[in-house]
Amino acid sequence: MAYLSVEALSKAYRRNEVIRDLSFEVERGEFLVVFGPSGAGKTVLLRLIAGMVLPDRGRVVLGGADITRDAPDRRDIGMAFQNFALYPHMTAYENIASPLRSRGMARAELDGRVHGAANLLRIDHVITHLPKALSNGQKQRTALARALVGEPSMLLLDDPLRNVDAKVRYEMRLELPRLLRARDTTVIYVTQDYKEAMALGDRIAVLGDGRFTQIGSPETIYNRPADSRIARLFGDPPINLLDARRDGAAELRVASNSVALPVRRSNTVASDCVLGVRPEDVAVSLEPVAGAVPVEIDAVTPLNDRQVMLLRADDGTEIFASRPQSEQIEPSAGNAHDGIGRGRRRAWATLDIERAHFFETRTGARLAEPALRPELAR
Ligand SMILES: Nc1ncnc2c1ncn2[C@@H]1O[C@H](COP(=O)(O)OP(=O)(O)OP(=O)(O)O)[C@@H](O)[C@H]1O
Repeated sequence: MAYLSVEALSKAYRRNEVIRDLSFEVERGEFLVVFGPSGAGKTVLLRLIAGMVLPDRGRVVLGGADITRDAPDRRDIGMAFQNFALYPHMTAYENIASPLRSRGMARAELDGRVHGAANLLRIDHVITHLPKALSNGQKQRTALARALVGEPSMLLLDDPLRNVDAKVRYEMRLELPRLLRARDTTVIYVTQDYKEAMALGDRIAVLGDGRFTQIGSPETIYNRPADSRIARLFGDPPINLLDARRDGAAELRVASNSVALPVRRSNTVASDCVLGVRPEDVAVSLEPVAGAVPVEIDAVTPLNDRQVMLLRADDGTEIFASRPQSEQIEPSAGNAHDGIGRGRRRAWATLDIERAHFFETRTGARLAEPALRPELAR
């Protein structure tokens, strides 16, 4: 049986239906990431589960018990927020101890628990400091220690790494799963950062319009996004979404060019569709290639170990490509005779249609497709 069951939960503020008839389950020890853009209702969802906000309809069941109407401090749930929410007049020690004090815990046990949590999060040396004397990373660790100190069976983390610098964020991305798995804690973790969602989640739930538009493993969400909106949220640079039209038996018309439609996809596309091609699935050549889209290289920028290129087809369609640095395509070695703008370069973009995603033009929903050949799945 699932550890947490959320059943047909709804919450509106005036006419704004923030959470709509939402149902899902989380297994004990699972790390579920709730991912969605700003204003999607992620914080409201956590507050509903924590009991800080009461739903209009629906139930929250934890460990088999209906806790929908229980006060927050009667739920076996810890919570940490993106803005840390530390008490400014209390030291880090007192902040961490605060959930235990309200339980009336004996002093020696409380002291042991606070030091244990501080030790785990490597903030023992600043435990006597007030929040104003802590760095953002230390504040965030203090807030996490406070959420963990009561050893709750369920932890709700509301974008806890949003306000810390990149170094702390990377450290915590690596540390958090280890820290939490060791305790078999069930976690719901909110973020707007798709890389964080992919790095941390056993499953990712994508929140949009008050519902989960998709819930699945990071691999499923990336490789089989349920719609074009989700496809666009996962990836940097974002997936190319190109208007396409069936052109005869075996071709697609994309960016005013014909590209071959693989046989196994020929039943997928009846007339028009949106073709989703990840930038890493766009090959770029400086020599003409059959079936490729002629483009100009508008801009090139390095991104980690890759080169990101903004390409522009002759009809104005923009296409992102992301290639290994080793391919070393120089952006501005333009030939005088290639007839295009100064500093630009003519190139040919080959879209890997075997790996492409097909979406319905009107709704953006993923079009049914045959299973990927194993060697193409990743
Ligand atoms: N107490 C409230 N009164 C009225 N509206 C509210 C209240 N709390 C939240 N909302 C509304 O609910 C919607 C969702 O807010 P929420 O804070 O859950 O978004 P979020 O997904 O957590 O965004 P972010 O990632 O920016 O924190 C917003 O439109 C917000 O204005």
